[in-house]
Amino acid sequence: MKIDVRHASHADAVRGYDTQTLRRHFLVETVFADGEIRLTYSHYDRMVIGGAMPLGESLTLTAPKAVGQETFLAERELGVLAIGGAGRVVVDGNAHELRKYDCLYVGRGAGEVRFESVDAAAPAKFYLVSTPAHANHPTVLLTRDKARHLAPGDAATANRRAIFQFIHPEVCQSCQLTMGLTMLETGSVWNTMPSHTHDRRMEAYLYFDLDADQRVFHFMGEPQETRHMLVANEQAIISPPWSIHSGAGTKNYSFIWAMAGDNKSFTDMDHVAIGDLR
Ligand SMILES: O=C[C@H](O)[C@@H](O)CC(=O)C(=O)O
Ligand SMILES: [Zn+2]
Repeated sequence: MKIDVRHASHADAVRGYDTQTLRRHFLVETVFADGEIRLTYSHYDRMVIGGAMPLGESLTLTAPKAVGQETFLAERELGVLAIGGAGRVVVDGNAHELRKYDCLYVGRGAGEVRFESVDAAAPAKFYLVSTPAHANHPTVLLTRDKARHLAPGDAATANRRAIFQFIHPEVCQSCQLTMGLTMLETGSVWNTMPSHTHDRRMEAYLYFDLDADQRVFHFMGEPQETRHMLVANEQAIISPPWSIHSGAGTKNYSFIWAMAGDNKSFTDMDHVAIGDLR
């Protein structure tokens, strides 16, 4: 298991970042690697994001030095969202079967967590998001029909999309983690435009279901100092609390968003009018 630690950047410093430096701090180029668990530890709200891609053998989530505990979930909670083939997540001996677009919330205090593919030829890819937690909530499997479904956007602004809120106060309990899935309709490419910030919460995105030769222009930065990064399929971005987060694809795509911070209120956003962006 590999973990890459990313320290937080001040907005003032980011104004001077060139493309490579932006990517080094805010883009995770390899989330899924064959037969591995790869993690990235962000110092924004200490969110850990990563991928588990088991092949023939199961993969166990161990506790790297960065989390400072005997077990990974001793003082953390975990959201798992499946984006590949069928697989299972075994939590303290209890197997949860996940198909593509199913989500598992794993509460603080869980001991052994293992990831397995049903068929190594069509491997499972489990996207992982973990945040510090100070209460134990039940581990629960959330299929897509259990998620809260929203359908925002308009074809005229190329942003018709479906939002599925999985780890959300109306769906399941968590300490600070919220997590869900947004799927752009064919011909729609914009997510989160008009954009917003929420300095109370940081956010991370995993872009996926994007053709290999297509890209998403991900926009970040202070509203009057925007920057962009070109993101390929199955790459993730870390969004600082002070940053807008929005994207336009060269084709439609899906992404998983996750947030952590002072509240779990999805609608608590500071909207930025398109005309005010620079
Ligand atoms: O604070 C919320 C997040 O930025 C995302 O949920 C937005 C999103 O999925 C979308 O607009 O498509
Ligand atoms: Zn947001």
